[in-house]
Amino acid sequence: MPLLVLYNPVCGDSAAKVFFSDHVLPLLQTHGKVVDKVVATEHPGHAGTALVDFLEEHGGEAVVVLGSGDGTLNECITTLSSAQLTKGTPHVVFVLVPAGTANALYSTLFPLPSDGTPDVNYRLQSVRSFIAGSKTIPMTLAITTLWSPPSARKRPQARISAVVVSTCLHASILKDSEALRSEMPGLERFKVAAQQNVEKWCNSWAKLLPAPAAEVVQIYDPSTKSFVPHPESQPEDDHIVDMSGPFAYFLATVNVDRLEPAFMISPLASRIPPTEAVCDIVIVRPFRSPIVTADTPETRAAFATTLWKVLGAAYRSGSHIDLRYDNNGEVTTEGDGPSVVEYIRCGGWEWVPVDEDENAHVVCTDGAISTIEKEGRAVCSAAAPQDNAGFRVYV
Ligand SMILES: Nc1ncnc2c1ncn2[C@@H]1O[C@H](COP(=O)(O)OP(=O)(O)OP(=O)(O)O)[C@@H](O)[C@H]1O
Repeated sequence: MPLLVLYNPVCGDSAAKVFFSDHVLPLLQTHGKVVDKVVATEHPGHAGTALVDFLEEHGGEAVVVLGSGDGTLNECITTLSSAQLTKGTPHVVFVLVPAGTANALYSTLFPLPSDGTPDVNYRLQSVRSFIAGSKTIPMTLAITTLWSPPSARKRPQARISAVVVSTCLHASILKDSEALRSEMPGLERFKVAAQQNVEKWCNSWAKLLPAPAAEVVQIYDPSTKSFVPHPESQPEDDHIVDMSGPFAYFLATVNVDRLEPAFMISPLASRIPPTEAVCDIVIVRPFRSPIVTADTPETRAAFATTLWKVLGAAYRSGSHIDLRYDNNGEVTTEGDGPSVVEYIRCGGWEWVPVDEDENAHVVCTDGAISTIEKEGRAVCSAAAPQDNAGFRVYV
């Protein structure tokens, strides 16, 4: 297949250009891989158009050695998903070189041992897999449609994600962290933005829809450490589960079990790998705590401690999914109290924010922020590519 080398010179710590000229390009050359074109992106959006142009020139198929974070990968997928190629359905296989800040997909596919460092060898694993002609895996896409109120008579807007779709705290963090990027280029900007948003709750309704083969919405049961049918996923409601808020956390992932090398927010994506296109959703609803019975500034401030415990446990091998409340509302790993996190596996979901709650209208799709219109909603579904089409990755 034609070979495109594409990198974002400003992502992460802006080191992709040097890494490609020192390591990636020489390695490809040594192993006889002929590069048809090298593109360094010059502006946001350039990765997508460069890829479409390359596919047009080379018959719709390409191996793309991509040096970037998840944002540039998303640009490639988003642009290609809406492009009308003259030569039919595109077929793209990515070779990932982690060069961004978080590199969620790469660090899921190639987990860094806890005592490991992301050295040159660590970062060249997908390239080596390509050179060796090893395995490729298909990517699931999460397609989120943002609907205006019916009265607006507007077309819905689609957003595509290969990593994460979120609302609540995570979406607010991403929204605010962008403003901090220039003064804090590393991961610490996410922690600062988390501090700014941890006391915000979202008033919204959510609907969870089963995946086709599973037929029911699944929920993780910490007692058996397995998925079980959600108790409210019943035939009389087409197995759809309705959830009411307020929500402190609502984050869905596809393809990944973590958003940063150590932040394993959806660990079951790798521990219990799905057998069809699904979203893994991590939900925290404060009213599950036996001591939270009202939504007031005081209860929100007090609940921040619980949320920090959840996020802290996500940094410890994804152990947040086994946390429970004791009778006093303390977070514990013992007993059989209500789980702090509701960990859902399903085919899709709807998010219908309460009009007055501006914060509940913010949606993050792979780092890009969108706003749901008043009286609108977001609808997300996980989609698997057809055989031999869509996007694959060398692992
Ligand atoms: N030459 C450029 N100048 C400015 N921005 C660019 C350029 N090329 C690409 N971009 C933009 O850089 C943004 C950030 O890239 P990317 O998401 O790949 O890295 P990151 O944010 O550092 O990493 P991660 O997503 O893993 O946290 C992308 O949204 C892309 O549009």
